Amino acid sequence: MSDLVTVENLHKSFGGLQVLRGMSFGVPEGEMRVLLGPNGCGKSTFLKTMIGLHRPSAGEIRLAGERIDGLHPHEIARLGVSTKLQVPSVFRELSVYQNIRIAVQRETGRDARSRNMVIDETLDMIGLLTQAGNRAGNLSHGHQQWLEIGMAIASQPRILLLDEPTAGMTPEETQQTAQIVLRLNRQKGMTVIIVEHDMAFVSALDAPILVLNQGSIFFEGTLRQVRTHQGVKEIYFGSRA
Ligand SMILES: Nc1ncnc2c1ncn2[C@@H]1O[C@H](COP(=O)(O)OP(=O)(O)OP(=O)(O)O)[C@@H](O)[C@H]1O
Repeated sequence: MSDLVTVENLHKSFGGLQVLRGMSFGVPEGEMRVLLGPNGCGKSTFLKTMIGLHRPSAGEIRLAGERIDGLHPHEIARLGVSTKLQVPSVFRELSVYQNIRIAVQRETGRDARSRNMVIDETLDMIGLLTQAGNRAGNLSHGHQQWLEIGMAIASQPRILLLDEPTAGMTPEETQQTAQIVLRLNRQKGMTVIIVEHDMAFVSALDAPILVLNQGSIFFEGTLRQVRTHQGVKEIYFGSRA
């Protein structure tokens, strides 16, 4: 199967700081990848480059064969790339339902009936159906993160990018988040790329892992392979122990 996402020899520098230096990988449609790497190695920079917030210094990003690098964020979003970054984005004064409705309304061309179906399906997907009438600002931190995932998937994207979605969550919320992401990937067939540090979460996702180091993909494999790979251990722990 051909890749939905192809990243080829991607470079991104900020002034003299070279962050991405020849990053290349592909993700087939309907699959999930977890992007791991030490702090500051460029994981968020990659996600922001993919959604058009940064312009690559060199290289290509293709979606279903078409180049998207250099497009504006709204153009990339319209092609079906959706994201939840680390910055909070819920409307705290509005209800959970209203937040999702706003995200669905960004899409044009849906009649009211089909919009309502998408809202209900989205609330169900993120486990917040029973909290639809609650004010978003009153939700727990974890539930606000789920609402943000809901807002990201309300446009029914082809690919979902998540930047550390479980940051600040309890272990139980973290496991429930894994179930949400697995439902999106396995039931809805959504392609997913996740940046994450929490190993319990990564383990629950059971997806192939890409290890980013010094600006390029250093290793690709299962979590088990990553955990036992001497080179990866050295990246994280800086020793041969
Ligand atoms: N807009 C920017 N301008 C200048 N430097 C930046 C900018 N964004 C990121 N950087 C730098 O690029 C490097 C990579 O940052 P990035 O946030 O992508 O790392 P990361 O792998 O996501 O880190 P973490 O795991 O800590 O979130 C860091 O040195 C950071 O300071």
